[in-house]
Amino acid sequence: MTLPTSSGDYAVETRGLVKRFGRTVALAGIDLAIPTGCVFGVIGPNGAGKTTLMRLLLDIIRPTSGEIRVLDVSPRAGGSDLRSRIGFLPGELHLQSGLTARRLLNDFASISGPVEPGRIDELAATLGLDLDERVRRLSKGNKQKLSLIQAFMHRPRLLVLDEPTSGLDPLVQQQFQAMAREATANGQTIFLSSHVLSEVQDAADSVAILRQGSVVKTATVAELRESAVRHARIVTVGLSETEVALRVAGIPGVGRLDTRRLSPGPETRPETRPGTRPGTGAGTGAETGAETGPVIECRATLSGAVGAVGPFVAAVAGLPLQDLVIEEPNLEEAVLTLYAESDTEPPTEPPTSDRAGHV
Ligand SMILES: Nc1ncnc2c1ncn2[C@@H]1O[C@H](COP(=O)(O)OP(=O)(O)OP(=O)(O)O)[C@@H](O)[C@H]1O
Repeated sequence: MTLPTSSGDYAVETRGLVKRFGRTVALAGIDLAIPTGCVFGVIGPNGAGKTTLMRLLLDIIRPTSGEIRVLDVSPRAGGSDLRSRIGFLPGELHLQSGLTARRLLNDFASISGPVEPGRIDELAATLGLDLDERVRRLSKGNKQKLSLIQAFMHRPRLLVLDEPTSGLDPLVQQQFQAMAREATANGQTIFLSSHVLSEVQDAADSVAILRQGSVVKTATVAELRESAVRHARIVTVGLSETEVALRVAGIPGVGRLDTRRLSPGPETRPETRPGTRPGTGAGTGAETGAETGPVIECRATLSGAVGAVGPFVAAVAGLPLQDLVIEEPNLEEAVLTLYAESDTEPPTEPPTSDRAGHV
């Protein structure tokens, strides 16, 4: 099947995209449609195929099979005109030039296409880069800033950014988010990759989770949040472990459940326990637990769905509570679960005499 003629609604489209390096299947048939003007993140562990996908979009390597359309043309046919409409941040930086950052960026500008006067200084000020420093003397993070500037400076229609926030401190990461928002407000599209969701969740509208060359899931960050679990912790006084477990297990939305006794309860007073002194308990009321009954900690997973918290809080409010903590949904955990669900042997093909790497 071939891709239909695009209307410009999508900055990137792939269908059945396969890339093999010898016996290694780096991409096992990728279908993507990335709408124009959005930030689309692809995340996946080492070797998932993120860089391979980006290199295919840029025609640095060619697909084994399948189709690609970038800004409405095939990367192979697009040539230098297409390349000037794309800003690329490669994952591996080999910047050892003796030139100053300013001079190197001006050289890049002569290749990438026109850059507005003052634009390089503006981006350098946003990211905090000294343009008069020699490139080889820049730290890793400052080299990353320089690379980001070269990708953004000519306001390309599509930005392909491999691990854009790698090596950047949290403040500069925020500046990057602002640059990304400005770009999409301007109708530009950003396609970025990362190992971890936390680096892309603030910038990306949608995320594709890649695992061993296949897209495991494509979702908006909000949808991932819905599918993620929250962790809740309550501490009760006066109920037995069994009572707490039964009461909490019956609450809608509760998944895994663990209880443990923090204080021994009335039958064993803390001051009589070997190796303890009164007032040195678990810090959760263990000292007073002897008077009021056992102190039980219960940790539960709770569906990340927005509606799950209310019923949980209402139900535990009826228990003799000493403490209640509900954490934000853990998106990283949701993604790791998806990785694990798709965990199989890396795809390889049996060797044949004519199978060579197609690059
Ligand atoms: N030029 C190449 N020759 C042979 N195998 C390659 C080549 N490039 C990539 N691969 C293989 O393709 C698979 C995908 O690699 P790729 O670099 O795309 O993953 P990645 O998701 O970018 O990983 P990382 O997060 O570690 O950068 C890996 O198994 C890798 O070893």
